[in-house]
Amino acid sequence: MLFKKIAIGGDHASPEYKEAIKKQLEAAGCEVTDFGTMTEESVDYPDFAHKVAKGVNDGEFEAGILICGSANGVAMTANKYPNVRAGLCWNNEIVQLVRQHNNANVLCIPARFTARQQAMAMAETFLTTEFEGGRHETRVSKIACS
Ligand SMILES: O=C(CO)[C@H](O)[C@H](O)[C@H](O)COP(=O)(O)O
Repeated sequence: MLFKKIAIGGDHASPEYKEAIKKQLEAAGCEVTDFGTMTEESVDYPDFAHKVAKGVNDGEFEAGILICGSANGVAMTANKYPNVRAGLCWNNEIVQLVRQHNNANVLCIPARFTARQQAMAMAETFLTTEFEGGRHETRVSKIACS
């Protein structure tokens, strides 16, 4: 794994996927901090997305994984942080590209549109794919609003 200290979180659509991904990453030697939610009781996704995104933004974690129904809400929330590049991905090829070309440090997974095994594969891909740099570095440097 390129990243070892991981933050994970999501809303009521996420517990099953979070638990599976957490076990998978811990077995691979990662340190995973789960910011919840832990049950399927309805909650508000920003409350959990902020915790993960702030931790990545502030350098407490090397990467984050956020999960909600469509992943749009957690992605919108996470991308409010200047040091976060959160990508909404629904297959492995897009995960590879969000790392290779966008140097994403937060992966957003749509739990209601992705099978659990696929989500686990995406998490693995996210944490093992290098950023390509070069022309992509120039582009990533322009993302921030002046
Ligand atoms: O997808 C989401 C936000 O982008 C959330 O996970 C919710 O599932 C979505 O907002 C629907 O809300 P509900 O209370 O789960 O019906």
